Amino acid sequence: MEHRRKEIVNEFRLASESWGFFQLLNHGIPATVMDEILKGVARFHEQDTDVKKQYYSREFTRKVKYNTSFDWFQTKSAKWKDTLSCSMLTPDLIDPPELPEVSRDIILEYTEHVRILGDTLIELLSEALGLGKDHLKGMDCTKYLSVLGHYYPACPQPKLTMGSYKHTDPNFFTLLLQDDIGGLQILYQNNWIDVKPIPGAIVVNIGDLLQLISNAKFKSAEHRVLANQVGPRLSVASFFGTTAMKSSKLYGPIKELISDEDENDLPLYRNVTVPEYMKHYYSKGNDGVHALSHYKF
Ligand SMILES: O=C(O)CCC(=O)C(=O)O
Ligand SMILES: [Fe+2]
Repeated sequence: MEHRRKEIVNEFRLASESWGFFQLLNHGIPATVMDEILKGVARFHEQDTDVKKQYYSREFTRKVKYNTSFDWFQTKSAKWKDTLSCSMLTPDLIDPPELPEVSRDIILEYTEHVRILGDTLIELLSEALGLGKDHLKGMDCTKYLSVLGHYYPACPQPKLTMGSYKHTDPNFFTLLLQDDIGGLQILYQNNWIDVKPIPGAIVVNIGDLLQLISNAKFKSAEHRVLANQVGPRLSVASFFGTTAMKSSKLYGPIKELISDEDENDLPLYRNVTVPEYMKHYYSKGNDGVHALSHYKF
């Protein structure tokens, strides 16, 4: 068992250092729950506009909101996607009646599984950085969680738009469940590579804050989603570390991972609070520039 753990930690280390993306098959979330949450997302989005509009908001801190293109006022082109965003842990569990009734129970059930998986994963990622297993959890990397239900409608002219433009995720890490349609791609050595849907898999996606605190040992991969003539495409992105994080704590490269003497380990980033980073990320919008570069020395 101990030997297997070392193997897993090593696999996660390699993937997080090179790709910033990897797929998990043995993650403990039951297939039925994954199936039901995708259906729950579709149920919400396929309601009448009149019902959905009570959730419409662009307010940064609103716990439950429904919109398209968070960067609507900064971007030149909207995304071919609608999103229901739910801040589930802030760090207290959301008050269930705040969630839309058509998918309330399954959002709560899925969140519970994702929370457990995130807590296990962060220990392994902590070890993958050569730190004690509780180090990253101790930095509140899994204390805040937002669950986003994305709905990408079928697109008659997919070459003219995008489901999601090139971006990195601003948080510590994201656990992504996608349906079988495909379209997610990551940028690897300047090539767009398909993240092919694997039935039952959860995609782990390292975010900017983990790149920052790991002093770029882990990569926050740039990714995008193509629009598709087939649809709707459904996905659920669970963001650990969110806009709801109110912490005034400063985050910067972890001191065990830097050195003022070794040229290869000099600190790469300035310290920043999570709310300040989120504000920078969201006011910039997905303009194609890596949001972390703003905090580079
Ligand atoms: O829908 C997907 O596969 C990706 C979603 C995504 O990149 C995000 O929510 O940040
Ligand atoms: Fe993303």
